[in-house]
Amino acid sequence: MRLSRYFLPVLKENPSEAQIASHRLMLRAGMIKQESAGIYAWLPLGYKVLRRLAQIVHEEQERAGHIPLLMPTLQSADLWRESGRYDAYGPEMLRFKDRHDREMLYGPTNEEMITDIFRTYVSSYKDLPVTLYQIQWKFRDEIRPRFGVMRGREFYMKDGYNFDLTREDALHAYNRHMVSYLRTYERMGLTAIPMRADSGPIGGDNTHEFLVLAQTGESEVFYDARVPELKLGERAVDYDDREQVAGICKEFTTLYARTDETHDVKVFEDQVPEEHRRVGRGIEVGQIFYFGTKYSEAMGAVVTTPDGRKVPVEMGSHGIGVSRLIGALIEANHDEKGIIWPEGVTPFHVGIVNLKQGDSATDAACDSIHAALVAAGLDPLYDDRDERAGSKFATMDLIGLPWRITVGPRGLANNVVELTSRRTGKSEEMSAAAAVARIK
Ligand SMILES: Nc1ncnc2c1ncn2[C@@H]1O[C@H](COS(=O)(=O)NC(=O)[C@@H](N)CS)[C@@H](O)[C@H]1O
Repeated sequence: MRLSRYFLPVLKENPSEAQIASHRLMLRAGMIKQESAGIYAWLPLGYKVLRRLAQIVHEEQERAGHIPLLMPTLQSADLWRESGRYDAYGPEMLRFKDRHDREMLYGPTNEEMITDIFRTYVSSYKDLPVTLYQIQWKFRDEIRPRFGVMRGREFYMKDGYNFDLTREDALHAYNRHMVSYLRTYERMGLTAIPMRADSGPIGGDNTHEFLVLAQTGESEVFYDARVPELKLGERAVDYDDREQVAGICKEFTTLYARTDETHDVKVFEDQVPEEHRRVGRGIEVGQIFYFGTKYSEAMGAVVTTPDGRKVPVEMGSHGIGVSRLIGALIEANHDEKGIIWPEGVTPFHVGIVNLKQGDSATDAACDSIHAALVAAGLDPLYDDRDERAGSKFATMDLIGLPWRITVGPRGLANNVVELTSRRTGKSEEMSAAAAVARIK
C-alpha cells in the first residue's frame, strides 16, 4: 500500500483525554476516533488490526470444532423476559421501543438468543454436541466508559455457546475453550493467564477469566510467578481427546492464579512459596463459563435422550474481548516512540521509507521492493510522501510496524538498503532481496 493513497490521520500531539498509553497511541496512530462516550469509529489502521485479530479468533475457534454464525445486535425484550434477565440486567442494558412500540434492546450478550435458535431446530441427543459462536458488536451502557476501547460501550466480542447432553460433555467443551483461548492469545503474542473468577450476571458456578498482566489493568491479580512462563507452543492438540485437553487445562490452572474476587490469602500462602508470590494488575481479555441448564431450563431447550426422556441441555458461554484486545496488545507492546506490534497481529508487515522521493533511482528501488514484498505474500506500507526522513521515521515508529526498509541514494550506490527492527531498534545494511527474505 502507498501511504500517499491510504488514509492515516496521525496526530502530532498527545490527546488530552487519553489517560493510558494504549488509548493515547490508538488516537495518535489514527486507529480510532471517538464518536461519543465509549463509542468509536474504527479508522483504516485500527480496522485492519481488528480484522487480523478476528481472523485468528475464527481460525482457532474452528480448529476446536466450533461453528461460526452471526446473530443480530438488536434483540426482542421477550426473549430476556423468558430467562428473567430483562429486569435483572440493570442500567447497562440499552432498551428502546421500535415504531410499533415493541420493546427491544441492543444485545450486551446472546445467551437467550442462541438458546432460542437452538430450541427452534434441535430436539434430539443425536444432534449433540454442538458449539456455535459469533464475533459481533455488543452494547453495555457502562456508567464510566474509559481507557479508550478497553472499557467501551459498543465493543466487539467473540461469544461462543456450547450445547451438550451431559455435564461431563459440557465440562469437556469448557476445557476445549480454555485450550483454544490459550492458543489464540499466544498467536497474538500475548500471555493471558487463566484465573478462577466470579460468574456475575452470566451465572453458573464454574468460570475462568483470562488476564494480560499490565499495570493499567482494572483487575487486581495474585499469582505464582511460574504461571506466566507456561506456554502451549506448537503442541499438536486433538480437541476430541478429552484426557489431553483436560491435561492441558490442569497444567495451566494448577499453580495459584486468582483475581481479587476469588483470592484466598490462606491458600495463596499455603500453596505458593514466598519467592514465587506475585501481586499485580491484569486486563481481562476473555472469560469462559459453565452454567449447566440455567438458560435451557428457563427457555425449554430440551432434547430426547437415548432412553426417550426429555432433558434440558447442558450449556456454557465463552467470550473474547476482540476490540479490548487491541488496547491490551498496545499496553503490553509499546515504548516512548509508539506501538510495537507483535508480528502475528501487525496491520502491515513492513514499512518502506524512501529518503529521496522523486529521485528516479530510489523511487524505482522502492517500487520493486514493494512488489517483491507483495509477491512474497507480505503486506507492506510504502511511505512515498514528499516528507523529511525524520518525519517518515517518526510515523513508522508511532504506528509500530515490526520492520522498516530504508532506501536512500548512498545505500543504492552500494546496492544495499537498511533493514531496521522496531522491537530492537537494530539496523543492518543488506541487499533488498536479503531484506525481503529476512522479513518473510
Ligand atoms: N465494556 C467492554 N468493553 C470492551 N470489552 C469488554 C467490555 N465488557 C466486556 N468486554 C470483553 O468481553 C469479554 C466477554 O464478556 S463477558 O461479560 O465476560 N462474557 C460474556 O459476555 C459471555 N456472554 C461470554 S459469551 C470480556 O472478557 C472482555 O474481554
